Amino acid sequence: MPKQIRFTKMQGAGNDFVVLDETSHRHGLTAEQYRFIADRHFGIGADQILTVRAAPSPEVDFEYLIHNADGGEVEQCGNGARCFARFVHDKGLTRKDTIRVQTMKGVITPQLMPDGRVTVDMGRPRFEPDEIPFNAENLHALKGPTDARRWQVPVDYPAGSHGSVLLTVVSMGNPHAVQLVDDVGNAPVNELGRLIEIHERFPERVNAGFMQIVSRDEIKLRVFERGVGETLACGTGACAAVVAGIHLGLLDLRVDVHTLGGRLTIAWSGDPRDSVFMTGPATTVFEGQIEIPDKL
Ligand SMILES: N[C@@H](CCC[C@H](N)C(=O)O)C(=O)O
Repeated sequence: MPKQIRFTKMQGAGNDFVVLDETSHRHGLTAEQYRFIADRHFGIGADQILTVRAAPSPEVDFEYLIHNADGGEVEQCGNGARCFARFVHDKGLTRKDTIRVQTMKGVITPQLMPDGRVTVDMGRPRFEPDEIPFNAENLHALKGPTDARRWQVPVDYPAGSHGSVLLTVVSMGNPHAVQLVDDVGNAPVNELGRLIEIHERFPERVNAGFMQIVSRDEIKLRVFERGVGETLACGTGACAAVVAGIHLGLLDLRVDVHTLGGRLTIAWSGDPRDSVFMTGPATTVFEGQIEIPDKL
Protein backbone atom coordinates (compact mmCIF):
# COMPACT_ATOMS: atom_id res chain seq x y z
CA MET A 1 0.00 0.00 0.00
CA PRO A 2 1.23 3.52 -0.73
CA LYS A 3 2.37 5.43 2.37
CA GLN A 4 0.97 8.82 3.38
CA ILE A 5 3.77 10.73 5.10
CA ARG A 6 3.75 14.13 6.73
CA PHE A 7 6.88 16.19 6.19
CA THR A 8 8.48 19.56 6.86
CA LYS A 9 10.54 21.30 4.18
CA MET A 10 13.50 23.25 5.62
CA GLN A 11 16.66 24.96 4.43
CA GLY A 12 19.90 26.14 5.92
CA ALA A 13 21.88 28.57 3.73
CA GLY A 14 19.99 27.16 0.76
CA ASN A 15 20.94 23.53 1.44
CA ASP A 16 17.41 22.10 1.47
CA PHE A 17 15.89 19.24 3.40
CA VAL A 18 12.78 17.17 3.86
CA VAL A 19 12.47 16.43 7.57
CA LEU A 20 10.55 13.33 8.70
CA ASP A 21 9.43 12.69 12.26
CA GLU A 22 9.94 9.06 13.28
CA THR A 23 9.91 9.67 17.02
CA SER A 24 6.74 7.60 17.48
CA HIS A 25 6.42 5.58 14.26
CA ARG A 26 8.92 4.34 11.67
CA HIS A 27 8.04 4.77 8.00
CA GLY A 28 10.37 1.98 6.86
CA LEU A 29 11.40 3.76 3.66
CA THR A 30 13.63 2.15 1.05
CA ALA A 31 16.50 3.87 -0.77
CA GLU A 32 14.23 4.22 -3.83
CA GLN A 33 11.58 5.90 -1.70
CA TYR A 34 14.09 8.38 -0.24
CA ARG A 35 15.22 9.09 -3.80
CA PHE A 36 11.61 9.68 -4.83
CA ILE A 37 11.05 12.17 -1.97
CA ALA A 38 14.20 14.08 -2.95
CA ASP A 39 13.29 14.18 -6.64
CA ARG A 40 12.57 17.80 -7.65
CA HIS A 41 10.16 16.80 -10.43
CA PHE A 42 8.28 13.76 -9.13
CA GLY A 43 8.70 14.16 -5.36
CA ILE A 44 9.12 17.06 -2.93
CA GLY A 45 12.69 17.99 -3.82
CA ALA A 46 15.65 18.13 -1.43
CA ASP A 47 19.39 17.74 -1.17
CA GLN A 48 18.97 15.50 1.87
CA ILE A 49 16.22 13.79 3.85
CA LEU A 50 16.60 14.09 7.61
CA THR A 51 14.89 11.63 9.92
CA VAL A 52 14.30 12.44 13.58
CA ARG A 53 14.16 9.48 15.94
CA ALA A 54 13.80 9.08 19.70
CA ALA A 55 17.02 8.82 21.74
CA PRO A 56 18.70 5.42 21.41
CA SER A 57 20.43 5.92 24.82
CA PRO A 58 20.06 8.13 27.91
CA GLU A 59 23.22 10.07 26.94
CA VAL A 60 21.47 11.79 24.02
CA ASP A 61 18.15 13.52 23.31
CA PHE A 62 17.51 12.26 19.78
CA GLU A 63 18.89 10.23 16.93
CA TYR A 64 19.37 11.82 13.50
CA LEU A 65 19.55 9.92 10.20
CA ILE A 66 20.64 11.47 6.91
CA HIS A 67 19.91 10.28 3.38
CA ASN A 68 21.39 11.97 0.34
CA ALA A 69 19.22 12.76 -2.69
CA ASP A 70 20.52 9.56 -4.33
CA GLY A 71 18.91 7.53 -1.49
CA GLY A 72 22.17 6.57 0.24
CA GLU A 73 22.49 6.93 4.01
CA VAL A 74 25.46 9.04 5.14
CA GLU A 75 27.25 9.85 8.35
CA GLN A 76 26.84 13.58 8.86
CA CYS A 77 25.17 16.77 7.63
CA GLY A 78 26.01 20.15 9.16
CA ASN A 79 23.31 22.37 7.68
CA GLY A 80 20.88 19.57 8.43
CA ALA A 81 21.95 19.52 12.09
CA ARG A 82 20.87 23.15 12.47
CA CYS A 83 17.51 22.43 10.79
CA PHE A 84 17.13 19.33 12.96
CA ALA A 85 17.51 21.45 16.11
CA ARG A 86 15.05 24.07 14.86
CA PHE A 87 12.57 21.27 13.95
CA VAL A 88 12.57 19.42 17.30
CA HIS A 89 12.32 22.73 19.14
CA ASP A 90 9.51 24.21 17.02
CA LYS A 91 7.53 20.93 17.06
CA GLY A 92 7.70 20.84 20.86
CA LEU A 93 9.63 17.56 20.85
CA THR A 94 12.04 19.14 23.35
CA ARG A 95 12.21 22.30 25.42
CA LYS A 96 15.99 22.25 25.54
CA ASP A 97 18.04 24.87 23.68
CA THR A 98 21.13 22.66 23.69
CA ILE A 99 20.39 19.25 22.23
CA ARG A 100 22.57 16.16 22.13
CA VAL A 101 22.09 14.22 18.93
CA GLN A 102 23.33 10.75 18.03
CA THR A 103 24.48 10.45 14.42
CA MET A 104 26.01 7.51 12.59
CA LYS A 105 29.50 8.84 13.46
CA GLY A 106 29.19 10.16 17.00
CA VAL A 107 27.33 12.79 18.97
CA ILE A 108 26.88 16.39 17.84
CA THR A 109 25.42 19.21 19.93
CA PRO A 110 23.34 21.94 18.30
CA GLN A 111 22.44 25.00 20.34
CA LEU A 112 19.65 27.43 19.43
CA MET A 113 20.95 30.99 19.75
CA PRO A 114 18.89 34.04 20.79
CA ASP A 115 19.33 35.61 17.32
CA GLY A 116 17.61 32.63 15.65
CA ARG A 117 20.81 31.12 14.29
CA VAL A 118 22.04 27.74 15.46
CA THR A 119 25.56 26.87 16.60
CA VAL A 120 26.59 23.24 16.34
CA ASP A 121 29.45 21.50 18.11
CA MET A 122 30.34 19.25 15.16
CA GLY A 123 32.91 17.18 17.02
CA ARG A 124 36.59 16.95 16.14
CA PRO A 125 37.94 16.86 12.62
CA ARG A 126 40.08 13.93 11.56
CA PHE A 127 42.95 13.88 9.11
CA GLU A 128 44.06 10.29 9.32
CA PRO A 129 43.77 8.48 6.01
CA ASP A 130 42.03 5.57 7.71
CA GLU A 131 39.20 7.95 8.53
CA ILE A 132 38.65 8.25 4.81
CA PRO A 133 38.98 4.69 3.66
CA PHE A 134 40.97 4.09 0.54
CA ASN A 135 42.02 1.02 -1.28
CA ALA A 136 45.76 0.38 -0.92
CA GLU A 137 45.79 -1.03 -4.45
CA ASN A 138 44.97 2.45 -5.69
CA LEU A 139 48.17 3.87 -4.31
CA HIS A 140 50.03 3.22 -7.56
CA ALA A 141 47.81 5.88 -9.11
CA LEU A 142 49.16 8.53 -6.80
CA LYS A 143 52.08 10.81 -7.45
CA GLY A 144 52.50 10.50 -3.66
CA PRO A 145 50.78 12.50 -0.98
CA THR A 146 52.83 15.48 0.23
CA ASP A 147 51.85 14.37 3.72
CA ALA A 148 49.12 12.20 5.19
CA ARG A 149 46.70 15.08 4.84
CA ARG A 150 47.41 16.32 1.31
CA TRP A 151 46.99 14.04 -1.63
CA GLN A 152 48.04 14.77 -5.19
CA VAL A 153 45.32 13.03 -7.16
CA PRO A 154 45.54 12.47 -10.92
CA VAL A 155 42.43 13.28 -12.91
CA ASP A 156 41.44 12.30 -16.44
CA TYR A 157 39.14 14.94 -17.83
CA PRO A 158 36.27 13.85 -20.13
CA ALA A 159 37.75 15.97 -22.93
CA GLY A 160 40.78 13.66 -22.91
CA SER A 161 43.27 15.87 -21.07
CA HIS A 162 45.07 14.80 -17.89
CA GLY A 163 45.94 16.75 -14.80
CA SER A 164 46.19 16.46 -11.07
CA VAL A 165 44.73 18.27 -8.11
CA LEU A 166 46.15 18.78 -4.64
CA LEU A 167 43.49 17.84 -2.11
CA THR A 168 43.44 18.26 1.66
CA VAL A 169 41.38 15.40 3.06
CA VAL A 170 39.40 15.99 6.21
CA SER A 171 36.69 13.91 7.83
CA MET A 172 33.92 15.63 9.76
CA GLY A 173 32.35 12.21 10.25
CA ASN A 174 31.77 12.30 6.49
CA PRO A 175 34.62 12.59 3.98
CA HIS A 176 35.78 15.82 2.33
CA ALA A 177 38.53 16.63 -0.17
CA VAL A 178 39.24 20.36 -0.30
CA GLN A 179 41.23 22.19 -2.97
CA LEU A 180 42.34 25.80 -3.19
CA VAL A 181 41.19 27.83 -6.19
CA ASP A 182 41.91 31.43 -7.21
CA ASP A 183 38.40 32.25 -8.39
CA VAL A 184 35.62 30.03 -7.08
CA GLY A 185 33.10 31.69 -9.38
CA ASN A 186 34.90 30.25 -12.40
CA ALA A 187 36.08 26.98 -10.82
CA PRO A 188 35.01 23.82 -12.72
CA VAL A 189 32.99 22.64 -9.72
CA ASN A 190 30.65 20.39 -11.64
CA GLU A 191 33.12 18.90 -14.10
CA LEU A 192 35.94 18.33 -11.59
CA GLY A 193 33.70 17.73 -8.56
CA ARG A 194 32.03 14.85 -10.37
CA LEU A 195 35.44 13.23 -11.08
CA ILE A 196 36.74 13.72 -7.55
CA GLU A 197 33.53 12.40 -5.97
CA ILE A 198 34.02 9.00 -7.62
CA HIS A 199 37.82 9.00 -7.84
CA GLU A 200 39.30 5.56 -7.14
CA ARG A 201 41.19 7.05 -4.21
CA PHE A 202 37.82 7.44 -2.45
CA PRO A 203 36.00 4.11 -2.65
CA GLU A 204 33.31 5.49 -0.30
CA ARG A 205 33.13 8.53 -2.61
CA VAL A 206 33.83 12.02 -1.26
CA ASN A 207 32.46 15.56 -1.04
CA ALA A 208 34.63 17.87 -3.19
CA GLY A 209 35.19 21.38 -1.85
CA PHE A 210 36.54 24.36 -3.83
CA MET A 211 37.85 27.09 -1.53
CA GLN A 212 38.89 30.64 -2.45
CA ILE A 213 40.71 32.45 0.34
CA VAL A 214 39.49 36.05 0.50
CA SER A 215 41.38 37.00 3.66
CA ARG A 216 42.54 35.25 6.84
CA ASP A 217 39.00 35.32 8.22
CA GLU A 218 36.92 35.01 5.06
CA ILE A 219 36.59 32.37 2.34
CA LYS A 220 34.27 31.64 -0.56
CA LEU A 221 33.30 28.00 -0.92
CA ARG A 222 31.47 25.81 -3.38
CA VAL A 223 30.96 22.10 -2.74
CA PHE A 224 30.10 19.26 -5.09
CA GLU A 225 28.35 16.98 -2.62
CA ARG A 226 28.60 13.23 -2.72
CA GLY A 227 25.26 11.73 -3.68
CA VAL A 228 23.76 15.08 -4.70
CA GLY A 229 25.88 17.32 -6.96
CA GLU A 230 26.66 20.96 -6.28
CA THR A 231 24.50 22.37 -3.47
CA LEU A 232 24.02 25.99 -2.41
CA ALA A 233 25.90 25.25 0.82
CA CYS A 234 27.47 22.35 2.69
CA GLY A 235 27.92 22.71 6.45
CA THR A 236 30.40 19.89 6.96
CA GLY A 237 32.12 21.10 3.77
CA ALA A 238 32.51 24.55 5.35
CA CYS A 239 33.96 22.97 8.52
CA ALA A 240 36.36 20.82 6.47
CA ALA A 241 37.50 23.76 4.32
CA VAL A 242 38.23 25.97 7.34
CA VAL A 243 40.02 23.12 9.13
CA ALA A 244 42.09 22.58 5.97
CA GLY A 245 42.83 26.32 5.70
CA ILE A 246 43.87 26.56 9.36
CA HIS A 247 45.98 23.42 9.02
CA LEU A 248 47.75 24.95 6.01
CA GLY A 249 48.40 28.16 7.97
CA LEU A 250 46.22 30.23 5.65
CA LEU A 251 43.31 31.07 7.96
CA ASP A 252 42.64 32.44 11.43
CA LEU A 253 40.67 30.43 13.98
CA ARG A 254 37.28 32.00 13.22
CA VAL A 255 36.24 32.32 9.58
CA ASP A 256 33.17 33.53 7.67
CA VAL A 257 32.36 31.15 4.86
CA HIS A 258 30.43 32.63 1.93
CA THR A 259 28.47 29.96 0.12
CA LEU A 260 26.10 30.36 -2.83
CA GLY A 261 23.18 30.27 -0.35
CA GLY A 262 24.43 32.33 2.58
CA ARG A 263 27.04 32.80 5.26
CA LEU A 264 28.26 30.25 7.80
CA THR A 265 30.75 31.00 10.57
CA ILE A 266 33.23 28.30 11.50
CA ALA A 267 35.46 28.33 14.59
CA TRP A 268 38.17 25.84 15.54
CA SER A 269 41.12 26.06 17.92
CA GLY A 270 43.52 24.40 15.49
CA ASP A 271 44.03 21.51 17.93
CA PRO A 272 42.82 18.23 16.36
CA ARG A 273 41.51 17.15 19.78
CA ASP A 274 39.04 20.06 19.80
CA SER A 275 35.59 20.34 18.25
CA VAL A 276 34.73 22.47 15.25
CA PHE A 277 31.84 24.92 15.81
CA MET A 278 29.54 25.95 12.99
CA THR A 279 26.98 28.78 13.20
CA GLY A 280 24.33 29.53 10.59
CA PRO A 281 20.65 29.87 9.77
CA ALA A 282 17.91 27.22 9.88
CA THR A 283 14.51 27.98 8.36
CA THR A 284 11.20 26.16 7.93
CA VAL A 285 9.80 26.65 4.41
CA PHE A 286 6.51 24.72 4.40
CA GLU A 287 4.79 21.57 5.65
CA GLY A 288 2.75 18.99 3.82
CA GLN A 289 1.82 15.39 3.21
CA ILE A 290 3.03 13.17 0.38
CA GLU A 291 1.88 9.83 -0.96
CA ILE A 292 4.81 7.51 -1.51
CA PRO A 293 4.19 4.71 -3.98
CA ASP A 294 5.16 1.18 -3.00
CA LYS A 295 6.73 0.41 -6.34
CA LEU A 296 8.93 2.97 -8.04
N1 LIG B 1 24.79 19.02 3.07
C1 LIG B 1 25.58 18.47 4.05
C2 LIG B 1 26.33 17.20 3.83
C3 LIG B 1 25.40 16.05 3.45
C4 LIG B 1 26.10 14.73 3.28
C5 LIG B 1 27.09 14.70 2.15
N2 LIG B 1 26.50 14.91 0.87
C6 LIG B 1 27.83 13.36 2.19
O1 LIG B 1 27.53 12.50 1.35
O2 LIG B 1 28.71 13.18 3.03
C7 LIG B 1 26.13 19.38 5.09
O3 LIG B 1 25.55 20.47 5.26
O4 LIG B 1 27.07 19.02 5.78
